[in-house]
Amino acid sequence: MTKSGNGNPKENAGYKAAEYVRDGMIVGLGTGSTVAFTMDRLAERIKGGLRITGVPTSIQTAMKARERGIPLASLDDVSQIDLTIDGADQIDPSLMLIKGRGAAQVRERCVADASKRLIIVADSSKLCDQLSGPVPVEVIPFALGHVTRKLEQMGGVVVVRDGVKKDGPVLSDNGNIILDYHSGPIKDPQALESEINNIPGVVGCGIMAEFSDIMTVIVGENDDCRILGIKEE
Ligand SMILES: O=C[C@H](O)[C@H](O)[C@H](O)COP(=O)(O)O
Repeated sequence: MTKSGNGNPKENAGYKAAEYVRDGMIVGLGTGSTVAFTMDRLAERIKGGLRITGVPTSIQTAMKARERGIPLASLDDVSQIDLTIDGADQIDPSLMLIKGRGAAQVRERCVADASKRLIIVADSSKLCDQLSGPVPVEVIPFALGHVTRKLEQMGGVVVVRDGVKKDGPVLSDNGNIILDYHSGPIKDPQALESEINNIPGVVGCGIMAEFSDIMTVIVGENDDCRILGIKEE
């Protein structure tokens, strides 16, 4: 356990992750409310002289980074990312994840895949014994009906995600539709990830089962953080 103690689990996790960032690093910037705290801390460190380049995983994150004065590059501009810090919606004991409540899972997977190391920041409500979904699935609009039928044939319930602040479906930053696939408890996350991602028309789902070998999870509690996975800084 590491003491920080401000009573906000997401803030504790987000701030702790910023300690892993070293001068000169290219840093993947994930999406969500927990990573926003990491960016707050990075912005403070940049004012103190830290030099980094951030690679954002969403338009929202790019906007937040610019507001905070974090220099940015696109994924096209970098050959490798030193460290990516991102959030998650569910984390199982093997460090398999479900991501994508913010509809950013496709870009998040690209950035994670280009990274030497991945730090996931979350509060303890995200820890679970078994992933259970819903699994966000990004689908090209042309294939909406086809993918929906395929997913239903797999036995789950498909819901087109509605916008909270707009009428109609949520569109991802890539202009695609987001489905939430309610599968129930997921016995084999890797198998389900492959099965969903192999449906023609699917751009990417939110199960991320293949990153545990480069991953550290920082779990924020009220007054401290727990570190799971790779420990060295
Ligand atoms: O698409 C969104 C991302 O996968 C987020 O990292 C994830 O939903 C966690 O977000 P938050 O930190 O706000 O709980």
